[in-house]
Amino acid sequence: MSIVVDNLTKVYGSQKALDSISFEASEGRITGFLGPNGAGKSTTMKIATGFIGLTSGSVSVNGIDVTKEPLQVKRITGYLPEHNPLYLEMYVKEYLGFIASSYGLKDKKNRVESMIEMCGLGQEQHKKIGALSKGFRQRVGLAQALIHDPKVLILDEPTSGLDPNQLVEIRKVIKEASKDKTVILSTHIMQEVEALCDKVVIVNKGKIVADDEVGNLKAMKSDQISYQVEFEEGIDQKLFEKEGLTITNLENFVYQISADEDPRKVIMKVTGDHALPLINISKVEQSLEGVFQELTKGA
Ligand SMILES: Nc1ncnc2c1ncn2[C@@H]1O[C@H](COP(=O)(O)OP(=O)(O)OP(=O)(O)O)[C@@H](O)[C@H]1O
Repeated sequence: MSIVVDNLTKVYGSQKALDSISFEASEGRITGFLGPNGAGKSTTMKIATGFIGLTSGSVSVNGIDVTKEPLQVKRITGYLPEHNPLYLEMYVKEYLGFIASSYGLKDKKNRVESMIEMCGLGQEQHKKIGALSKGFRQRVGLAQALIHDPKVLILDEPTSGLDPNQLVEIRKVIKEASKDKTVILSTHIMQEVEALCDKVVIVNKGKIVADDEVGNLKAMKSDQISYQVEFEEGIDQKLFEKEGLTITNLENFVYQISADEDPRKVIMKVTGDHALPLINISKVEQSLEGVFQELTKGA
């Protein structure tokens, strides 16, 4: 079972927010949904959860067409929207009980308790939601998304605005909760993709620009081969430029030297010819961040 987005287009007034995008997210895996601001991530997620309509194309969730049967889709989907809408005047436990009732859960008491346990809300369960920190509000948002044990989980920037400790904690909860589910998670944070996701779909200006395993994207070949080279003291960059290499001073006496072909031989020749005090040379691996920047250039 999975989420299938097929030729999805969404037009707001005169603006095309999504331009015929297609991708799949499969069960037991976390699909990262990445893109710069305004790329169309939230729009896709709102359509996939049946909260807004589409202009053309289709989205099916576990075989159910979201346009034809939005309520059915909502029943099997847990959704944490970007702006987590919570009732600030309600107490945590009371709110989760209310959500459990809205799904008509029979074992409501047990489900509320296990969500409190799973999302680390034990200490906060008797507080008003309005009194919680941002991190704990996100946990409440996750708990409400998970309470009916949905087969599908859609999380729109679940860790935005969290401090590094909260971020690590919430990621643990997401990882734990995602087993056996189909999960789509949107984020701007590359480390999040590396920490959580199996595959990644990158969207830019309403179009898909990449859809691949995280490892494959990281291994995407850059146009240039780069080495980080450290000297004992500052050097004359022109010595390398004269040989056709591109050189950038990264910090102190550390430089990045790049070329279309492996630049090591030339680096060693220039270093030897001019007796430059070389300390270290290491290959610069292409990072996911670099790939993202390359693919969303001009965004
Ligand atoms: N209700 C709306 N009416 C008009 N335009 C909208 C509406 N919602 C979104 N848009 C526009 O559609 C485009 C895609 O927006 P969307 O919120 O889906 O992007 P996003 O990738 O989630 O961005 P962010 O990372 O900033 O949350 C943007 O240009 C946005 O301004």
